[in-house]
Amino acid sequence: MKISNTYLSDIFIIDLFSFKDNRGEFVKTIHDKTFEENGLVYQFAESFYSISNKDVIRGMHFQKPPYDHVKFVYVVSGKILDVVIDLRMNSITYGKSFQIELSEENRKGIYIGKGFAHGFLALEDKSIVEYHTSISQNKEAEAGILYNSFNFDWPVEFPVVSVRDKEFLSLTEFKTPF
Ligand SMILES: Cc1cn([C@H]2C[C@H](O)[C@@H](COP(=O)(O)OP(=O)(O)O[C@H]3O[C@H](C)C(=O)[C@H](O)[C@H]3O)O2)c(=O)[nH]c1=O
Repeated sequence: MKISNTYLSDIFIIDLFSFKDNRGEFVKTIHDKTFEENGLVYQFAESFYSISNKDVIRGMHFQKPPYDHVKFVYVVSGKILDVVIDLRMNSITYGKSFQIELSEENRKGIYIGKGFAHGFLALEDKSIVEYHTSISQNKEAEAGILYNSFNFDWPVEFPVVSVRDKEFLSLTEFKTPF
């Protein structure tokens, strides 16, 4: 299990441990010492997963303070283009995005610190994305920014997006709480 920095502080890429043999595959996603050595939290409040077909975009989501949380995301099966955007007002990378392909092939995960919005595009049908969050869902604190309102070109012509996700404010209209 290897943890790498990115050009956004508090965004890390984790190469999950994978063991394959004639039975199939074993994947380890969280390891306390490895996370701790890299200053990452490894104890989460809740975990959930979603299943998305190709061309689905979910995002860009976050929870507002004081319920802002760390998110650890990886793909169990399928492939996604995962995207985060820096919403921390004093950050030199405010408004900057970072993207990475997460898949059952590359067994990479993304660790997302507080102050970022998160979303993804499913690149294959039945892509299963698992999340761990450091603070449980708080409906009143749930928020987002419009997925196509910041400097990122989603490689999809006709994305499938929820009504809720289509109604978020654009990045320029949005006043960050971070
Ligand atoms: C997150 C959550 C959702 N729900 C219910 C609310 C809705 O009835 C249903 C689907 O929720 P939503 O449409 O917000 O799910 P996604 O659009 O897949 O959002 C997720 O995907 C994006 C990319 C993220 O980064 C979010 O953390 C994550 O919430 O599950 C709950 O009951 N508890 C929960 O913690």
